[in-house]
Amino acid sequence: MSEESKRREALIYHAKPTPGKIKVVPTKKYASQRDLSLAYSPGVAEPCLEIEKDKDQVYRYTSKGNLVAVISNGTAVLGLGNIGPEASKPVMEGKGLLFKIFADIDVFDIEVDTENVDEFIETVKNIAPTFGGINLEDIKAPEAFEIERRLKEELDIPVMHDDQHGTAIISAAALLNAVELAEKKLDEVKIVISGAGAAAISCSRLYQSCGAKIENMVMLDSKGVIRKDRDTLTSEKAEFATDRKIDTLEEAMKDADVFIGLSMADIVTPEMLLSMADNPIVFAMANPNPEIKYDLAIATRKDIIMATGRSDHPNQVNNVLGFPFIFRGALDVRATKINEEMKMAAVKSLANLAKEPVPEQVNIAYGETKLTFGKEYIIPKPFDPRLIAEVPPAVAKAAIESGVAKRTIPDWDKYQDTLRERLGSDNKLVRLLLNRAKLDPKRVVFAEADQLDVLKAAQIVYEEGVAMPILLGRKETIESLMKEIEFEGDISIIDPKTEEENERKNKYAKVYWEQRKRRGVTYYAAQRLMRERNYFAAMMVNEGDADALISGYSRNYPSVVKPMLELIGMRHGVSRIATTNIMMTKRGPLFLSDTSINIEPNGKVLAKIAQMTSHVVKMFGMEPVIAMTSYSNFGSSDHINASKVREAVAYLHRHYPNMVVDGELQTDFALNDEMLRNRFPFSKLVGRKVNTLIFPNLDSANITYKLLKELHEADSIGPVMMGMKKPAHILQLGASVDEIVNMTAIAVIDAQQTELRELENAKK
Ligand SMILES: NC(=O)C1=CN([C@@H]2O[C@H](COP(=O)(O)OP(=O)(O)OC[C@H]3O[C@@H](n4cnc5c(N)ncnc54)[C@H](OP(=O)(O)O)[C@@H]3O)[C@@H](O)[C@H]2O)C=CC1
Ligand SMILES: CC(=O)C(=O)O
Ligand SMILES: [Mg+2]
Repeated sequence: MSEESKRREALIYHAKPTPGKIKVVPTKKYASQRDLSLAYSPGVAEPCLEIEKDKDQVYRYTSKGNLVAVISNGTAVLGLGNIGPEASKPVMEGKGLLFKIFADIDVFDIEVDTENVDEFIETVKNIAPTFGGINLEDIKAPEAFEIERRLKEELDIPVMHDDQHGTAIISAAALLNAVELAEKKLDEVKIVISGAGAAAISCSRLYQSCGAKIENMVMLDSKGVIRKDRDTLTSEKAEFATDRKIDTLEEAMKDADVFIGLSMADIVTPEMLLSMADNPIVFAMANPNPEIKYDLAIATRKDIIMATGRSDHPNQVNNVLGFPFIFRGALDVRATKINEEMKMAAVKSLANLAKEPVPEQVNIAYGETKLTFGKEYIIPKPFDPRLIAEVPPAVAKAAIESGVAKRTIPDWDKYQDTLRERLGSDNKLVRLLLNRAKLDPKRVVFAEADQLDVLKAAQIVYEEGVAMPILLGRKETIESLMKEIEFEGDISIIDPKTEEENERKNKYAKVYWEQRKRRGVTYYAAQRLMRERNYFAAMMVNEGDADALISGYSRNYPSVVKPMLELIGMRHGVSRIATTNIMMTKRGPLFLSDTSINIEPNGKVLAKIAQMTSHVVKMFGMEPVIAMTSYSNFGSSDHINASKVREAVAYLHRHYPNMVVDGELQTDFALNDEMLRNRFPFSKLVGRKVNTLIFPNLDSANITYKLLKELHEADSIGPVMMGMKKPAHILQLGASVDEIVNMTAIAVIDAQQTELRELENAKK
């Protein structure tokens, strides 16, 4: 993707569909007059009075305890400099988003229009009662130091300037591990620090707490090396001033073991890297562009241990790994500050986690085959689900032990469980899906590539390395749309209606005719049929010219499913096809079957649908917990509609005793464990979180999924076709670009599995 396309993509992402990245959502009921009389006047007066009597009750009756202010004045925004409070807002909203998705902390981002230290402090102090914690962000040095110091002294909630301490914690953890890998000692390494601002000063101080020696450090600011004989140094810079008679970065880098960049893009040259000691450690952390580009650094020295602040290379040393989890731990024990002990606990926890075996889920999420502690993995990845369970408890424990916690944690195991529960799983699932596809991308034919949304999706999967698209449709239209959306690459475009494709069409027609010549199909009819894009696409998959097919964006389901069934057909040993839809609900992903094919399945077919869905759930890396739904609960009705579900459950219990499935059950009992436990304690589903609902017929399944989609604002993936011999997937009419991308990932994973199945069959 060109730089210009990336720029536009970022702008559209922020502008549409709703400007910005954050909104406020009520957490209480507000449906009735009664609800409103509780939420607001008169009911609201009661908690007000309780809090008036005892201020601490504010944590009990309001959202304060889980609400952090991300506050900036826009004077040092990333490495972009002093761009002002309004221009800093996208970054602050971004931090809010990260707080939420990684640690379930709510954020108000606040941009303050002043560069005056007293005014800024006054503003923060005045609004502090609203918040459980204050995250100062992107405020330039030296003002940042005084602002943080005074706010810490004057407020009784945790205050952290993230660019200082967040960065220090993460980079210290990474540095400890990098030094170990370079087989050096922290108290001996020579460290060059480019930058003498908020981040650099604080990092250098923490490295000292970890064992690095100040006499081994050389620090530079925009004017060059900070020497003791330089005029007018701030007290923070003076702390790091060197006796060495050098002035430039070039001189400082000679024989250095470590380079820490918290300054500006592209100030380090390959020559400087070459002058460093063996196994040099280079953390080029300026954002968005590092002090030296990752690829250039790696190409310059093979023995380098390299990290940047960016997510698109190995070793992302960025404070995103810290602030969500540090504040989570601090808020949960109501710490009054974030002190040295808590920071050090976070450093150790992060450094140690990088040495633990990496869960498969993380490998998949990052499209890696096997991440292991080493030069390209010195620090955990932000999407590592273990972070939420490891770092906050370490921070909370340190807060309790160092006497700054107002609450304790009575049961640490239980605390870890609640932390894990906090992680939303909807986006994780999509990420998992895309990354699993990326591990082995396949050729996917898009039967309606002359539709703009389909083409945009094809562009995304191509650029992200999820699939190799083959575009079917009117060549001219496709080419002109591709130009419009700047879709470039070595992509094959096929128009089945043109003479150019006659040879292939004739080949496909012959295969089709051979299969059906005794069933009334003439060769001429077969030839005509191959002009039709869905037949042509299905034939491509059948003949191995593509690995999977996607269609259905512009046509109704039955007209697309027919050629697929006719040409590709069902998998060996399967007597039915069915579909499942994955709804990304607030309680996690929910698989609903059969949403598109079997109108009135009997008990046996229902059991098959449950089995097929169970395989798909596993394909997503989850353990299926299946409720067979009905209007009846465990025999409360004898109607055939209920008894056929019972029959399916009995069959599954008899033949697949390890399958976690039960019913027949009403959906509220299926989804509410407490209700289920109270009324039906014998159910196999008690104590499990149901993630799959099998419906008694097509009406109920289809209506439910469409209803959920419309009312719930839940994303839907699917319908995923189950039981086909080769991967063919049908979109919903007018599916969105995201839905088509997700579906393509499913098609690719399906193709990966089909390949494995075929290999195994061949062995037999
Ligand atoms: N990866 C991460 O997690 C993080 C990265 N950062 C990055 O660190 C950088 C600094 O941020 P922050 O400390 O908040 O900002 P500050 O404004 O507080 O500090 C910037 C520092 O960079 C120095 N500087 C500017 N140009 C040069 C140069 N050519 N050579 C050496 N030093 C130079 C400035 O010098 P002077 O004092 O003379 O003005 C100043 O000391 C940014 O690029 C930011 O993106 C920050 C926080 C986290
Ligand atoms: C990551 C960050 O906080 C910064 O670059 O400023
Ligand atoms: Mg920052």
